Amino acid sequence: MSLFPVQSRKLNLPAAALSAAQERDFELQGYGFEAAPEQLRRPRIVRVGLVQNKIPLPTDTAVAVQVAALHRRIEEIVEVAAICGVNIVCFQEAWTMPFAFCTREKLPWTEFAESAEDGPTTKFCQELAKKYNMVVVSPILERDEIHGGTLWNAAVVISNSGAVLGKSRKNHIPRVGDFNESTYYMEGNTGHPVFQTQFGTIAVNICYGRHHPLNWLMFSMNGAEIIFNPSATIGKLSESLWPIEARNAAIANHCFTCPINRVGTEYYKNAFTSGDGGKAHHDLGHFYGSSYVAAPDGSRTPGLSRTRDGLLVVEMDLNLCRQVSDKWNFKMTGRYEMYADKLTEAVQPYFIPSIIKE
Ligand SMILES: NC(=O)NCCC(=O)O
Repeated sequence: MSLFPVQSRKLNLPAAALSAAQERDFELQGYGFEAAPEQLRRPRIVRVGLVQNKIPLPTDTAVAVQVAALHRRIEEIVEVAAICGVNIVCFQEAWTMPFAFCTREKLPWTEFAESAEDGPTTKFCQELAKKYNMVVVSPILERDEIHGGTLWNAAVVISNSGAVLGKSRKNHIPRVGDFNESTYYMEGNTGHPVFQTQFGTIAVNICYGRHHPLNWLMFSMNGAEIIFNPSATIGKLSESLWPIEARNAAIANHCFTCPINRVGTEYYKNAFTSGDGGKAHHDLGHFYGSSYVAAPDGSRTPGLSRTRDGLLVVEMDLNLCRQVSDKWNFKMTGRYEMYADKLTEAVQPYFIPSIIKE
């Protein structure tokens, strides 16, 4: 049986958008998911845009120059998203910088950190949001000056009015391979915020949270209809998991999920080791793109390219979330009170596992 049993339909995107994407050298794909007509609710159609991209400049270019080049690249992609009628756009994890946490060096990488509330990247995104009447989800390395200049991996959510709605910090920090992120920031303390936008309720489950079903669940418990998953991950580590985890989360939580991964290989002047006895090396590996959207009925779009910058435009009728929920009703059969009680016991230091022995 095909892995794409209920395929999304192909969207007809404007010719101007297709030619601009070609000129600007990025892939542009469009797909749509439908829901059944209802008597009491009108369809709730929303278009999301997922952006995946390489870093345009070498990692040893001056910090401000790298950030400016990324702003320019995103600006030209978002302009095309606007032509395609995108209502909510989401960028990849830590989109204003190379994914340099593999190096374990502090400078210059910590210099990429910015205020979520009024840093230059947030201001840039506010302009985009107002200009295109678009909600912008902007995952950055955050510096929180109010709390001692601490660093966080956070996604800033900006309303289509241009107002900063809030931020969602990464809850699960990887300790795997060269993903040495715990050297830079701690587990997020913002919980599972869901943002009510004009186009639907959205949440952001940043990268490694993808492997944690309870993280998806809690965003869903708070009412998320669309959960973005901005990521940075490499082929040899996670490509076998990529098509499954976010898709399964869409099914399990009766919502749409939108995993996004960067593309390309990023090189660093100073070699670093992986602490596994292997040779020192200069790159983390190949970021394989393959961004896609999964729907609550288990269908999904094809993925974007493994190597090229891209914009995935996906139209969805959010009524599908409740329709699938009414059919499968996992929120009714979930037995959450049983798990809540047992988990509360299981996390205690002197927990005794319930094993029946002869
Ligand atoms: N950025 C990040 O959390 N990457 C970890 C690797 C993965 O989750 O596949």
